[in-house]
Amino acid sequence: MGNRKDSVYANPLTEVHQFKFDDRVAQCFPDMITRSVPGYETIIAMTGVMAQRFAQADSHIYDLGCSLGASLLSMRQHVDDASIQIIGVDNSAAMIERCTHIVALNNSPIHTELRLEDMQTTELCNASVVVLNFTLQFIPIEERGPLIDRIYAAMKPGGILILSEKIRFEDEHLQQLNTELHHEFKRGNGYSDLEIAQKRSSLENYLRAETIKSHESRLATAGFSSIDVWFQCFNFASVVAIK
Ligand SMILES: Nc1ncnc2c1ncn2[C@@H]1O[C@H](C[S@+](CC[C@H]([NH3+])C(=O)[O-])CC(=O)[O-])[C@@H](O)[C@H]1O
Ligand SMILES: O=C(O)C(=O)Cc1ccccc1
Repeated sequence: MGNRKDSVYANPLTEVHQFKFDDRVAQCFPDMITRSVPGYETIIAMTGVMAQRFAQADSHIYDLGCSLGASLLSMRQHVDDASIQIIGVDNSAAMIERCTHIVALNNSPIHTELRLEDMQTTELCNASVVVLNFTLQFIPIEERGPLIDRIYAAMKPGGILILSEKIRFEDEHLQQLNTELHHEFKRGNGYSDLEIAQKRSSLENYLRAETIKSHESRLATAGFSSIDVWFQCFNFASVVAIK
């Protein structure tokens, strides 16, 4: 149920297809993401800590692009008011199927709903916490503004948006340095040069990273009043935005 070692790009491929959140990826997803994203465990754990502080009675908590539910489970551990509902959304059937089993094994008084839906069209309302952990990066850039605007409109005053992303740097030296440091991190976690290169080419034109400045300016345009980068490690960062 999502506990295999990631070997998706371990063997040479004659053609590297665009990355897909299919069954093969879902099976090894926790291993893949922890070995690929520096700071992932910290971001997941602190998502729970922040949700505890910002979750309001009788409101909704959304985990958009929930994959196997790491963020929503972290929030479920920290929130204890049964009037709060958690909603996880993902458009990968393989992810939602596995996530459903994982959530069922995790006892909690907090009502949790999982939706196999696109986060761009799923119904959003009455939200005190919205989490976009490494998901906005897969949405076409021109569609990101309208989605953030829709999230803002669905949020209660005092609510928080947690946005974690792979980022890029305007300065080409920093872009090169952080890309190399990220690859060193992956190598240190047991990925071969072949795995790193094939995964990189599968993500090209799919995972479109933006600068922290672009993210901040989109959040400000949507209307968020307080915006802060609370975590960064190399080319991965997490931002909070409060309505
Ligand atoms: N339009 C979309 N609508 C809904 N889901 C989508 C869409 N596009 C992509 N996804 C989903 O977003 C998830 C991104 S992974 C999130 C990790 C998780 N947040 C975690 O913290 O463990 C991050 C990564 O793999 O880098 C996948 O499950 C996709 O199916
Ligand atoms: O693996 C990478 O290089 C990444 O940028 C992060 C990632 C992690 C899991 C799925 C897709 C991208």
